[in-house]
Amino acid sequence: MQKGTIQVQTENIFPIIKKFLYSDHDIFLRELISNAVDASQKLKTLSSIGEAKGEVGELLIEVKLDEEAKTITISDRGIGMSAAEVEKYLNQVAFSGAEEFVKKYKGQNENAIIGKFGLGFYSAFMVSDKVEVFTKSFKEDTPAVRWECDGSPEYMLEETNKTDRGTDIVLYINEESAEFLDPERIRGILLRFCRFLPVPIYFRHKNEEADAPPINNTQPAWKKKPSELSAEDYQNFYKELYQYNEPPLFWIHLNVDYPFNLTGILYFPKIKQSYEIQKDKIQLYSNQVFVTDEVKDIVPEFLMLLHGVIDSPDIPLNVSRSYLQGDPNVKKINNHITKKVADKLEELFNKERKEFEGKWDSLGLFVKYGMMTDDKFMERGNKFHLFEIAGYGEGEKKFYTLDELRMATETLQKNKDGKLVILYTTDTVQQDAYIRGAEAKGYIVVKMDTLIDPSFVNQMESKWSDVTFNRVDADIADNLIDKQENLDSILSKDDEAALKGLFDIKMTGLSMTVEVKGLSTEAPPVVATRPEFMRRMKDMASMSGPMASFYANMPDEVTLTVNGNHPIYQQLLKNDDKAKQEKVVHNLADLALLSQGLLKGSNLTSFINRSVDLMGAGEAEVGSVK
Ligand SMILES: Nc1ncnc2c1ncn2[C@@H]1O[C@H](COP(=O)(O)OP(=O)(O)OP(=O)(O)O)[C@@H](O)[C@H]1O
Repeated sequence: MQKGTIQVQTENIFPIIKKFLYSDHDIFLRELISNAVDASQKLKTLSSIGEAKGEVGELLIEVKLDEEAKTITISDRGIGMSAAEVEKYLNQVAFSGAEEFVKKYKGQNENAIIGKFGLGFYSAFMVSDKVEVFTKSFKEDTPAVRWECDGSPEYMLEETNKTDRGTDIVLYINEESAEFLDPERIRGILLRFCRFLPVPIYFRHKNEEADAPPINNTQPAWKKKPSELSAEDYQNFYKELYQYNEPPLFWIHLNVDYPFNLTGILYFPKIKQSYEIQKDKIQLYSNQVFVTDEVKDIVPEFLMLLHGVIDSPDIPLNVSRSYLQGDPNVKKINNHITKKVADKLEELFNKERKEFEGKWDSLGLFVKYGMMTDDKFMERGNKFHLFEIAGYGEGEKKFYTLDELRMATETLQKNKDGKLVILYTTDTVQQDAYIRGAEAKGYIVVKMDTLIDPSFVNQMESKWSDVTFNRVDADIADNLIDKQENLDSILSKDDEAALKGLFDIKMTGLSMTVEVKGLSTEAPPVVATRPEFMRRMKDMASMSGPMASFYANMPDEVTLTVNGNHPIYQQLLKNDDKAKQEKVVHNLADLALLSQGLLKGSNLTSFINRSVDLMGAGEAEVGSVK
């Protein structure tokens, strides 16, 4: 047997790092500025514990763009490096001085250090033909050095005459990366990645004012304590993030230090149009460095609709999707955020219910989506999810939680299996007659009229084991709650059969079933209903899915319930004029279909003609009558 160590040739690995380390070339600036921030923070730490003597002075970072020389220079006034340190940190790829520092100074604000891998510096070679480093250590009597490398494993190191403490990194931008010599491009990258870094960053360019302010806000709201911030501060920060005029509904300030580090502010936006919601996203930061706004794996999916900032040094800077999915911290962060959001919603609901209800139009979407996609959240959401009751005007709205609805409907809305039947309307105008019919029986009808509701109804039916949903027009009011009571009509068996025969009507695009029942004399003579199951299938077909076209092409199923107790039939059945009987019955059926919005095209034309005919019967022939 033979054992050995695989030899890695640096000549081979270097180009690979250059090419594949980061797919997004913009990040070279983020990496180098992060190093400059680290160098500044380290100096602060060392000075605070007396290891760095002398004045710290103003710690600032400058990014200079020189289009003529085709260079970008990043300068800091941080700890700098000695020749030995340059050897150690820059010449040994993947030897991270940041990590070493954190280990050595554990407990001394080590979370402020961004670097972790010892690779970031090399991203400079993605955009440069040559990189020069001029650096002078904070340690007295340590000569300044100049390091130069053209991206091959060979480098040059010599003493130089830099007098002030800190590091200048000069990038000689290569031809393929000429885009980075455009000041607007650089400004854009700085604003994207460095807007909230803790050390002031100045962009220097010949067109810039010499006294232009730094491009960053070094003390973003999420880094402050909630007790230091007023509502206005939170709202102003929201504007700073997204340039909105519309204030958010409310916000949650996140602040965790165990078992992982996480700070941030999540805002609940006001949602006007559901298609608008993905426009602005939650931004992910690591120690105030922008990482990404693709937070899919860190934030629970339903909370992607929120806005704001999450900052965690436990999320590595060079995140890749596959990395994140496997990261145990990410899962914990995810659970924590879900819990915090649920806590906040529950608190608002308990303490300020009226206000909570006032915001339900926007909040409902988050809550419902959350309950559908996250079982833990559903358990919490059950307490504050609200049903809006139909039948109230615009000004006065009424809301019930599931428990309240259960109590209010306890006696009337239980079916034969003891399940709560939630009656809902998707369109209070179109289904008005049915809502009134249900209300007349003492039932409560809830509104389910948003985009997400059809799926919510389906999902909750399987999650809430003792609840079923019935759309208010799914059956006649008497049958909406299936109590298995038999309703007999006062008609004789013969009359019932005759009536059923008259209602045996064929109509295009509709598949009709007729039944005769004995409803109250006030109920309409015919009620058209659409069985819940088939209607849901058709509704879903209008969205998508493999069975979509199958269901979409099915005729609309309608049940016509003929109220045998309605006085009109006793009159009608006595009439000998068979043709007139048929026309009246057809019209009654059409009226019922009309109230369901199912009378269309040629069916509607026939109805109009027949109505005119019936009105003028015996006097004049109008139009063609079927
Ligand atoms: N501007 C600077 N001033 C002082 N030291 C620096 C500077 N830039 C880099 N260094 C040193 O070089 C080391 C390597 O930097 P590099 O960016 O490659 O890795 P890192 O910052 O440690 O980790 P990451 O890969 O996560 O960025 C740093 O840890 C630091 O010790």
